[in-house]
Amino acid sequence: MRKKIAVLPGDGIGPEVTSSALKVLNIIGERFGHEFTYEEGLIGGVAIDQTGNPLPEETVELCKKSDAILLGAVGGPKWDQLPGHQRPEKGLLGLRKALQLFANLRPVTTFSSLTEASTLKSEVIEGVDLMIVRELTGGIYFGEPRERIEKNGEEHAIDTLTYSKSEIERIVRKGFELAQVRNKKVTSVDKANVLESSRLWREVAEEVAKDFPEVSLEHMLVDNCAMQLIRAPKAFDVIVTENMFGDILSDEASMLTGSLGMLPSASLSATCCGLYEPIHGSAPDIAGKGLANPLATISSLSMMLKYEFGLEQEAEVLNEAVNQVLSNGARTADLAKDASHALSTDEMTERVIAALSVTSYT
Ligand SMILES: NC(=O)C1=CN([C@@H]2O[C@H](COP(=O)(O)OP(=O)(O)OC[C@H]3O[C@@H](n4cnc5c(N)ncnc54)[C@H](O)[C@@H]3O)[C@@H](O)[C@H]2O)C=CC1
Ligand SMILES: CC(C)CC(=O)C(=O)O
Ligand SMILES: [Mg+2]
Repeated sequence: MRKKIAVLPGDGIGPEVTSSALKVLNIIGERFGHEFTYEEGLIGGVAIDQTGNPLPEETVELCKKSDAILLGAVGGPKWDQLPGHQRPEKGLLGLRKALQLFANLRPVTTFSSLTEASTLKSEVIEGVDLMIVRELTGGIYFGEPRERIEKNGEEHAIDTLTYSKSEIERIVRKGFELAQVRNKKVTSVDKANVLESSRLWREVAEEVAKDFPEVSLEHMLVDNCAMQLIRAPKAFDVIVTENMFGDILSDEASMLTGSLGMLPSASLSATCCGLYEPIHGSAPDIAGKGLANPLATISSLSMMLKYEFGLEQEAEVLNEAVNQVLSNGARTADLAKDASHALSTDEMTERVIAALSVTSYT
């Protein structure tokens, strides 16, 4: 198979973790006889520095003519003083919108060898396997108006949370389709006791559920969900929710695995190739120090192999390689009990590459 991948390293640890992931993908290509080619594009702060624009048109064009997109992360203190519409994060939001990447899949699976890396009890986190399906191109991150106004002699800031029925329908349907081939349970998360958009969300979820009689639907308020994720995460199969709730709940859920540096994601569109990225940000506090955990980005590649290219066996082999290195005790600083024994980004990457050469498949 020949595939062209647009690589958008971005800022902070973005270039470190994407470079690790590509080394791993090259090994997968060699081992299974696939040719992966890469073309880099600018996004985020680095794009502002070089072009004045967080999302240059060439980057959007590059993504449109590629078979998949790998992204690191955007943002950092260097650009924090810029107005909202000029910030690096606007580049990522703009790309998601331009490519209509409305379905963000964030799987949360715990590794038994990592239970000691979590502060939660092992009986709570052992065997967690849930999928957060986050709406990615609507809601409060995109709503208009978004402005500062003067009212009653005081400055006010306005953000707008709006969802259309069709936006809700397509993401909830995606959640049900995934639950159908998983454990047949959807938890639709909202704030319907307060928000009108959540009440519409509930109505639409009930409608969509009629098309999936084998899948059960429960509704849960987001504050309760935040608590249940820590109390009893194994009770969840698929969580489907709006943009901001999904953003926050997935960072929280990452701690079930031991670190934010563990969670991958796939952002899927009906019309364009998918974008694969770790759920974490640019981590300016550790950028350039070789401390970043590359596993979230490496596991995002596994999602690319499966969801974009249909290469299920290759994806499995990569997951198994990650599992093996963790079982053998490899830990970056975010996962290590004893930081003096922690591996660097490159060392962890080399461990995965070494495991790939011995991982068998049938
Ligand atoms: N998808 C994206 O590009 C995202 C970008 N951001 C941006 O990133 C910048 C930093 O945001 P923060 O709130 O600090 O969130 P962050 O996710 O960058 O970092 C939060 C904490 O987790 C740690 N961390 C994150 N990824 C890690 C990894 N792979 N290995 C080890 N430790 C890791 C960081 O060191 C930090 O202590 C901001 O400019 C923010 O807007 C934030 C989230 C997502
Ligand atoms: C620009 C932000 C919305 C990025 C983020 O936090 C995320 O997608 O998880
Ligand atoms: Mg986030």
